Amino acid sequence: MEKQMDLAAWREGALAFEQALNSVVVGMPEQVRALTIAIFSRGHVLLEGDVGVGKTTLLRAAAQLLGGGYQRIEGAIDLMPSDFLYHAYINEQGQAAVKPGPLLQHEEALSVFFFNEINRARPQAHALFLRLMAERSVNAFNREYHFPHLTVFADRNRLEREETFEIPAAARDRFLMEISVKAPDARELQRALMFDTRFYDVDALVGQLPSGLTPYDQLNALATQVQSTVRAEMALQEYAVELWRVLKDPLAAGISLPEVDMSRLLAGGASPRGMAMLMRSARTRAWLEGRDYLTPDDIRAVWPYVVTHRVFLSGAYALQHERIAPQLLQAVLDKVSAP
Ligand SMILES: Nc1ncnc2c1ncn2[C@@H]1O[C@H](COP(=O)(O)OP(=O)(O)OP(=O)(O)O)[C@@H](O)[C@H]1O
Repeated sequence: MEKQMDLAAWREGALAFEQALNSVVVGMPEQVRALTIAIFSRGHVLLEGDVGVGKTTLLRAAAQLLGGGYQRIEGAIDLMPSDFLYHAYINEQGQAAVKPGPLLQHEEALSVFFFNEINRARPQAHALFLRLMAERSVNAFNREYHFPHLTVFADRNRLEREETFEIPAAARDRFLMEISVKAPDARELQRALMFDTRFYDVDALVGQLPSGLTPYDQLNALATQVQSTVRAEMALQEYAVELWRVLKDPLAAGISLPEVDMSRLLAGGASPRGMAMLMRSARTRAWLEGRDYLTPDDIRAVWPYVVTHRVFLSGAYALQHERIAPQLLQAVLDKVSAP
């Protein structure tokens, strides 16, 4: 039988993890909450936002707290799938040699792989990545490498999105969440970011966090137990299914959005995988809130983070995804009455 974990003690640990993140990134408690839910749901995370708003800091802080092997790779137009797996070089004897690349250096101890600026890489590089996210394994040097504890973090900056590659739909669908990060509006926080020298040096900022506060190699067992413990009553299940149905066909549900032809809006709705991920995240949120049953609020809280990047808009609407998708998602929540 699987070892039973003490869910109440682990909840305290998860809240300490969240608090530690909030101690190094300022002004983004909601994003930190979402990231915490994603990590304790064992999901991969895509961060999106302007440049220099703390995305890398947040992800590196999470990696530090998880412990285990950490690697990162920079998205670049000439990045090849093989760059993840090995480096070819000329050794001291002048002969060609290869060394394990970023993915293979830690083997099973790899806990966080960070794909910086994922949208600068070509789709070829995404293919390997897709398998890595879906199966947590890759083939190299005639064998299979497994990364059972791996969480993939990726970020893409918003400013250059037009000049770079869109992440293929299949790859996006494998991220549990897409989290948007913005610079804080509050004057005090802006002042802190400008004048508090703590925020000038990311290495020092992140280095002060306790490494391995949340042991990465126990998250699989924990998440399995959280998922099987949090109950969903029938009325709640019906509510969740109704959200999905309305999202798939908002026109039939009577939803209209300004300046949008609803009959031509959607190229694809949320996938079953996406909806399963929604419930996974909602259960983790319920556990963090100290409950062993789901409420509509759990679903509503994770809804934008889990669903926005899974809604595919057609034609010209695709270019306005950033404006229209959140409106659509909110309209769906407004339409379906909670039990
Ligand atoms: N909200 C924030 N909290 C803490 N530090 C921040 C915040 N926003 C910016 N910083 C500081 O600004 C600098 C840049 O942050 P970071 O590298 O994390 O940004 P980024 O969003 O990843 O940028 P890019 O997209 O250019 O990689 C760091 O020194 C970081 O500490």
